[in-house]
Amino acid sequence: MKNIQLDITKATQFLQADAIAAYEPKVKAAQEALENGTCPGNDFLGWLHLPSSITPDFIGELNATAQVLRENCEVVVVAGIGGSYLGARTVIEALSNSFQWLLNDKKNPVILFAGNNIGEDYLAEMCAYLADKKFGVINISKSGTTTETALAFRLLKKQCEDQRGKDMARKVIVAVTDAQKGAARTTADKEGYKSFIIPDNVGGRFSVLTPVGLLPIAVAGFDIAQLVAGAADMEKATAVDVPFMENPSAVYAACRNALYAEGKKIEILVNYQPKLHYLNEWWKQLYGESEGKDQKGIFPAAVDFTTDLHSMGQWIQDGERTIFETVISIEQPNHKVLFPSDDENLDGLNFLAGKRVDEVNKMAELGTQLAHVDGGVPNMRLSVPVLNEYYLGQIIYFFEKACSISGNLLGVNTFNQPGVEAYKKNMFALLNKPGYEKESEAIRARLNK
Ligand SMILES: O=P(O)(O)OC[C@H]1O[C@H](O)[C@H](O)[C@@H](O)[C@@H]1O
Repeated sequence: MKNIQLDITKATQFLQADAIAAYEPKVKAAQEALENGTCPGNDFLGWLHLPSSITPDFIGELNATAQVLRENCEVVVVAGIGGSYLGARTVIEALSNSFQWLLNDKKNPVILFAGNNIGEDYLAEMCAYLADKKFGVINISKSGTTTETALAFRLLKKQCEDQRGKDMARKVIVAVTDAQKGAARTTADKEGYKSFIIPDNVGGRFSVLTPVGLLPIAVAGFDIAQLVAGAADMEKATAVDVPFMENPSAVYAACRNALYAEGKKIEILVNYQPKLHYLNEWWKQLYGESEGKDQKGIFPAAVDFTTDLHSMGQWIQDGERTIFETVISIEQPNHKVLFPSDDENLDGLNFLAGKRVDEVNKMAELGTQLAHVDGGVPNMRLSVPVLNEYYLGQIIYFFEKACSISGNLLGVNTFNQPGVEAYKKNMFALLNKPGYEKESEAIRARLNK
């Protein structure tokens, strides 16, 4: 089977001829540090050989739990934030019908996401929607203590128990969390929920191929064995013994770092399929939290084209030349729509009659790439044969491996995120959380100045 393909030729034209090759020894060292567990953050390398280590029995256990939820729920709410949310949403939205929530075909439960914001209206409206639904909940949190998720789960647990009774609630609430610590674990054990463990050595943003992503994706009706198979094939294609120029993750990591060294401080991930919007969001967390530290790191931005060509296109074509783009291109759509001919041709579009919509999309993509390159924006392109579980697995692992190499090239600890705590500390101080008395006093004094 064909793999996803990375083309960097429209990026390297902005670099010295030997710029990518010069990275080979550094990339090799980065890969060896990962393999040997000698890189910073080496207690978080559980994702590295995860795909090839997932057994059919484990997939079977996940599918069996998914089946219990599918049989007993019209709606399943997936509660989680960051790495405990974005991977599942990426795959589910990429593979679902774009109008899934309107179809009401009862083939699959409606999947809703909660615990990823603190919007009171969001929660109120979701709870109102659930009021007459047979719903279940997957409560996902590695730490088990994340405020956004815990808040939503408290509401959902109560509503589920009130509506469906304690016994049924116990059947349709599943926890994905730490083996021992955290409030989510305590609650799951006390209530007797089915639970899955997030391995200690897999950080949130690298956890989509653990039950964090696999369980919701299976509940939504997708083939998690194929997702894992795609990732496992990419694990092989990016292995330490694959020659540098044949390893897409190595080349991507090298190219983005070479561009960064030339002052290209912002990378824009681009898609031409609205279903890939959440791939943008997942990728932003993966690269943003991994690399944005020690006052360095490429800023990960993202756009959905052609939609955003009509809003951000001007900036990209003509704004400050500090950007480069990485385009995800899906070679074959899953459906076929031909432009109809029209006798009156009032819109002047008869020149497109008989053509597939995707042909127009592809010409938009090519035309945009050429225009942006002409405008001084280096472009990489990741070509994906078709949007399915298998290739999403490849894409996920490709980006994870590249991120770990890239962070190493940048000289940061790819696997921590100390900066995220700053807002939490202030929020808890402002909310008078027990244990934050000193911080509460200090922050109030600062605000009253
Ligand atoms: O899974 P959790 O422990 O609830 O964490 C969810 C997310 O929030 C944290 O604040 C981190 O910044 C993320 O890396 C993490 O994915």
